[in-house]
Amino acid sequence: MLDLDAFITGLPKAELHLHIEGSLEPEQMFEFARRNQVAIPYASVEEVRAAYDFSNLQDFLDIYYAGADVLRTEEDFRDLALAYFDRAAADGVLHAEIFFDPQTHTHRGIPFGVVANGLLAGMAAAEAKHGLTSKLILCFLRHLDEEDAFKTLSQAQPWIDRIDAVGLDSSELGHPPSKFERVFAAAAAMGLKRVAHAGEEGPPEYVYEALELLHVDRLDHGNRSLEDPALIARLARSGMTLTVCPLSNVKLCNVASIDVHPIDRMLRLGLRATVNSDDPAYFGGYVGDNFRAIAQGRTLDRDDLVTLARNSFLGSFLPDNAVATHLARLDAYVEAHT
Ligand code: HPA
Ligand SMILES: [Zn+2]
Repeated sequence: MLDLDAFITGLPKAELHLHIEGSLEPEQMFEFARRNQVAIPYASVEEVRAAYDFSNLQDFLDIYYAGADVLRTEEDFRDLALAYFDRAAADGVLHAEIFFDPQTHTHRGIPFGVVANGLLAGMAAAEAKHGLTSKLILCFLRHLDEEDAFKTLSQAQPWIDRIDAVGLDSSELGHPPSKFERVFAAAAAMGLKRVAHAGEEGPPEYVYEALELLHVDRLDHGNRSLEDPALIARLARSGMTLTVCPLSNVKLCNVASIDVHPIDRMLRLGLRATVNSDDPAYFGGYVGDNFRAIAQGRTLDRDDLVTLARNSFLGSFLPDNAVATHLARLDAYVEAHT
């Protein structure tokens, strides 16, 4: 019998909530800064890590947007993505649906195509190297206005057939989903799926708006839905996937510690919860670390871990036949390890 650590590492899984800019490790930040001759306000990798002490989402976002300044070329975005996929593959990830924030880059003069082409090259390299498949989710920054989101959607047009979904991230409080109702409708009309961060820091009303105004196919975080029994029942009944990020929740002080994380409560309530890393370079771990943290902190058993892995494939945007193939592989893994 494998120990839990090895069982988690080998467990076939998908990652559905990962900001590629949030996978920028401090070592890579220095490397990109050097090759692009960009000045960074840190003297060492240790100093960067020491700065990652956040009290809330905005604290983190300020540092995260500043860090992204070292990303300048197609090669940077390709290398960034491939480094993430290498770590994900080592963690048993067979499929990843990754967020990118084009406005973070276009606003500092990096063309949309540099970002998209670089990421797509990294995705193709990961499939060739590891057989790891992936999809791209274009996120609008919610602290910016609707007009800027529309502009971004129009810049994306040449790549639209290689983008699967739109998402909504950045500062949640004060920027409700309703602000982006029209741009999400336009994205839906282009055949794109929709996801949105809601209920990370924002109230249950924001989750209702994501469902009713943005018509999301998946909910990112969704933690504060737990404050509203009617909302819990609705999410459970509709089989809505929640992309939960345990280490992120603790690092951003939305959950006091991993020992009180509600992931097991979500499962008992019948919610289709998944486990994800969000911004692994900033929050202290990749998807395997997140699984290990909750397995220990909340003493989840193997069945719970398998349910979380199963949910990750069920909640993905893969076609039914690919989901079935992954689930069969998951079943075979469980059979071989029990
Ligand atoms: O956790 C997050 N929440 C909102 N926006 C983000 N952008 C990167 N990570 C996050
Ligand atoms: Zn996120």
